[in-house]
Amino acid sequence: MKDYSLTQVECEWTQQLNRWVETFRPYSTEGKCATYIPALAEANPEHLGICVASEGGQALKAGEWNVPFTMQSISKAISFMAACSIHGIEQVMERVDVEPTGDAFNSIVRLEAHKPGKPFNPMINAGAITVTSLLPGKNAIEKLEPVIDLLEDILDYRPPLNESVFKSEWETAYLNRSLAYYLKQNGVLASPVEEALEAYSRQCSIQITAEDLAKIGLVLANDGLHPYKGTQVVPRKITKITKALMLTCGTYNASGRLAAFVGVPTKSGVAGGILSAIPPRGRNNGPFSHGCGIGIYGPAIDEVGNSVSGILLLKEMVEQWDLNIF
Ligand SMILES: NC(=O)CC[C@H](N)C(=O)O
Repeated sequence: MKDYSLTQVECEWTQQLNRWVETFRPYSTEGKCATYIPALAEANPEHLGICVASEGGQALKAGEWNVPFTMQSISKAISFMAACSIHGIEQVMERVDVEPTGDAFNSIVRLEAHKPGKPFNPMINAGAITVTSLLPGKNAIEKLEPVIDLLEDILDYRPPLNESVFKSEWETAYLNRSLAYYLKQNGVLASPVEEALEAYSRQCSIQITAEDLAKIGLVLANDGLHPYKGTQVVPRKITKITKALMLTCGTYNASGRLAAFVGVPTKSGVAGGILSAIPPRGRNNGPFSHGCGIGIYGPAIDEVGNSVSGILLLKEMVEQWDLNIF
């Protein structure tokens, strides 16, 4: 049961969001639902939803903002924050770097090309599997707990696992298995291979909505301070690093393009989710100058792995409402 619900504000901005959703929805035909995880292909490619959450628990919502989908790569930002909160940033940095790759999210190439095979950043699969291997717990189910606990701290409910998406990924995770075994060989993984892999696949299958993503974005925008409870749910310094990583590595090998042409810290997932955090800006004109969290869902993705209509919607909104952090 969700009790931290955002109040839907009906205003001219909501009407504008509705218009943008209908403008960009048709662009979904330029993408396709992911098929390499077979269960993801069952999504409706025409769905497009958005939620923008602001300080006072108010939100703008449009389209399919309430349709559940799995976090996929967006969970990498959560597991990174959980691992850093538990072990400290330095200990996590011993096993994973913070450099963009310019390669696909599941690429293995740099693990061999750069010795000693430490993953470049926590937002690609190799880095995320490594981060998950660091989470405490004797098995995959226990390792998932800190990720769900952190989500519960933010959302006020424990998001469920989509078992069929998990099963589908688990049965077809050949590339991730290759990455994980390679990492183990190089002494990078902190736990048994299958345990880290299973925990990683499970965290990718956590089911949320665009509204939930907007709440996560708002906490990031507020440097880890929960806007509703007033508690620090993630240490400030960790949220700063996470936002920097979202900007530089969060949308895979389109991260440079996103940073240059959209200009907001963003993490995407192959189920079509987009999480953005807009910190408060030192000006008082336009919507959301006190910062906001944005959650978008549009399951038709491009060849890089980002929602086609979702990114177009984000770009338009950021431009029109002057949300670019630069
Ligand atoms: N980019 C993504 O969202 C990838 C996540 C997916 N579970 C994978 O490991 O391939």
